[in-house]
Amino acid sequence: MNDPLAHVRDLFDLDDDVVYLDGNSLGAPPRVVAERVREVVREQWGRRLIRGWSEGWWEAPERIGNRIGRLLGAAPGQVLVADSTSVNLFKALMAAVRNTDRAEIVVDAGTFPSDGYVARSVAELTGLALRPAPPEDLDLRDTTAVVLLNHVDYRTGRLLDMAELTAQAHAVGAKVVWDLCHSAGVLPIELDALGVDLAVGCTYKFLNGGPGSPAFIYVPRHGQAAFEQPLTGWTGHEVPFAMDPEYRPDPGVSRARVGTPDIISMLALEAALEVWDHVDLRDVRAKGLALTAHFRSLVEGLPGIEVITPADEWRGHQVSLRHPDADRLVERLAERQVIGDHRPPDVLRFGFAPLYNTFDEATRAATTLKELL
Ligand SMILES: Cc1ncc(COP(=O)(O)O)c(C=O)c1O
Ligand SMILES: Nc1c(O)cccc1C(=O)C[C@H](N)C(=O)O
Repeated sequence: MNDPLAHVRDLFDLDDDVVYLDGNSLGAPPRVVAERVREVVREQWGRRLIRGWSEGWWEAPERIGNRIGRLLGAAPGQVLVADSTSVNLFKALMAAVRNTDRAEIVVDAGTFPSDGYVARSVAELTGLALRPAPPEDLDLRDTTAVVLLNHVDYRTGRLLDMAELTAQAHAVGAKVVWDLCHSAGVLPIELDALGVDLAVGCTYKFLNGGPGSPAFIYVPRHGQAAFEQPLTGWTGHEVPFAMDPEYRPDPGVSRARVGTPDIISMLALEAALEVWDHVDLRDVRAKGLALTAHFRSLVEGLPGIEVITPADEWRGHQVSLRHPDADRLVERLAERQVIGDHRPPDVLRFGFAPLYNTFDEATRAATTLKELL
């Protein structure tokens, strides 16, 4: 099959014996990362010591945020790399409901658990109600303060219509927060053009930042003055080194900062993002759709298997299958060097990372599954 991204796989450190289809949980390492981390530890930390902070470390969250912003349709100065997705979600939701006279927070019913837990906590802290609702019938009202949506459903792989649902929220005067964990780096996103209020996402999946690499938060320029987040740490201060006893937030996206950034992880992520210099997101999307369609065509109709990922283009780059023995099948696939994952109770997930997965790997995975069944 024609693969315009075939050359990109060589940029990754992968074992050809392993069919790795879990890049939607933890992306594979670009080769450049190991050398960069070594350089950061030996040269930057080792030789420059504290001077590193004024030689590129302090601004890393904004600099790397701008780089991620290019993949999200966000102009510079609006994306910050910091903390985990869960923590950024807490900042975003608390800021979205501060000073509201509205009564409820809406969350998509199939949300990733952490998002649901954080939304529950924000509701309890602020006295708002939390209402889970299916994305096809959010039933937004003039009492809805904010709606939290997962762009791609982590379990089924369903992709939501960001334009349509953002417009629905705005039509009733509600804000929308998008969780982009499973869509960042997968498909073209237009946060600025769609007028999205806030967005968060992680960098260790399709952006290949490494285990626990810091997450991102998008705060559009027009919303920055009103973005009053609850974790008022010193690095979000307008003049951190003034050591001012009064908190005065930075006027820009840096007000989303909390404490000292995790520089080694952050610079590993920065190195990993270099692979994006060699690709066009439209090619990534096209290959992701082709890879998942190919795999789907091979597993559909296998005994006991139900494909739960949408067949149309409203899907991300995973194929989720339902089978009563999902757990054991995932284990047995791994024994045969095919790595996917299991989500309870009965879902097998196979993530396809277009930068490094091949059509041949999709075939090998499907053939192995067929043998096991
Ligand atoms: C959709 C979604 N949201 C949030 C998270 C949690 O991210 P973090 O562990 O960075 O807080 C994950 C993955 O763990 C996820 O898939
Ligand atoms: N963040 C993870 C971790 O630290 C360990 C194992 C898995 C993860 C994940 O990212 C899970 C993932 N968000 C999911 O979609 O299920």
